[in-house]
Amino acid sequence: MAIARLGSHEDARDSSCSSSPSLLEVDDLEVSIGGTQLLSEVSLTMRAGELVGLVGESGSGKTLTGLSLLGLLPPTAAVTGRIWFEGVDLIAADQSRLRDVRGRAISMIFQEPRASLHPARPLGKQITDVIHAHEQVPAADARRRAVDMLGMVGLPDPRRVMDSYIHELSGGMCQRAMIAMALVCGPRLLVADEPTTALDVTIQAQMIALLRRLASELDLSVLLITHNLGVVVDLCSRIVTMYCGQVVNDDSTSQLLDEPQHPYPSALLRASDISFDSPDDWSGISGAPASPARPPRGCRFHPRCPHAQERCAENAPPLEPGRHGGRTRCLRSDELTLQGVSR
Ligand SMILES: Nc1ncnc2c1ncn2[C@@H]1O[C@H](COP(=O)(O)OP(=O)(O)OP(=O)(O)O)[C@@H](O)[C@H]1O
Repeated sequence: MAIARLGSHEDARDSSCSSSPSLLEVDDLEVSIGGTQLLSEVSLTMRAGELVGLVGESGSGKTLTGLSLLGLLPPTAAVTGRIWFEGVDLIAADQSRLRDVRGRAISMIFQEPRASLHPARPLGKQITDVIHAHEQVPAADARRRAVDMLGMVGLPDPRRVMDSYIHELSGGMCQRAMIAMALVCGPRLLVADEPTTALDVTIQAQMIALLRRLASELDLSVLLITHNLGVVVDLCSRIVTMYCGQVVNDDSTSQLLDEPQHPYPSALLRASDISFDSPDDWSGISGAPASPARPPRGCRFHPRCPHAQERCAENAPPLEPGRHGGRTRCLRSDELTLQGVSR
């Protein structure tokens, strides 16, 4: 399947607010769990209102990066580096500060909404619980805001949905309810982890249209974590690629499609031309992904890289400004001209 263009990433690029100040700056984030280093030198910046995709094969560290932003890593995780969000370092913040940030300033939604929603509590109560956790407002006001939010995410008859339980709703409706719950306190950043993977293609397209509309109407930044490059290309103005626990490339969507600056996203794009519908189809790239627990020496991608030279096996490349903007982690980035998919 060629990359599906459900809408136009040009639209997304136009709304990327290039002059906006940084909302989020992740700098040199390192995460170890149980003594095993799983994220290394992760850095990432997002501006207010920006839609950024975070892609990479399974196990590359996308979810751990997302969880780090909300302080939701397991208690055994050791975290270093900086995560600046609206002037606060979230790594240095205490639990009470993090609880306040979570849901109010940064929210996260997951692939399986039914796992995130309580089966035996009416949806409306679950949404007003979030409001009451962050704000002291009268119950009637909280209920009105919850109804408004359910309407905003496109659920018909929001008053009825307030009194519904998740088993009474379809998968797509549950996903919308979860988005309503995530956005009801007006966060500035939504981390969406595979929000469309469990949905069929038609509902997937509706969900992408919904995220695009909400981002624009609410001035919301979205970090979209996914395997589905078609979805990212459609929604996001910039695409950050992770491999083996590191960010290896950070490019505008148009640059990535025209001429990727790193062999890994280039290979992903070519694999996506075969099929990008399911994680299993990533076998379009030769070799198995390296584990961040046992990273190869030198460039972590070199054992699978068709452009690797001897020095790539010896020297670990830093993440540096790319020849065409963005940032890339490749010793040969100055000399390689890689093929995109849009010509
Ligand atoms: N709680 C944990 N304890 C130990 N290792 C973990 C834990 N969570 C994740 N890992 C490991 O960290 C690495 C990165 O995992 P992560 O879930 O962030 O990858 P991902 O890119 O989101 O993959 P997927 O697309 O499959 O969700 C993997 O090797 C994974 O096995």
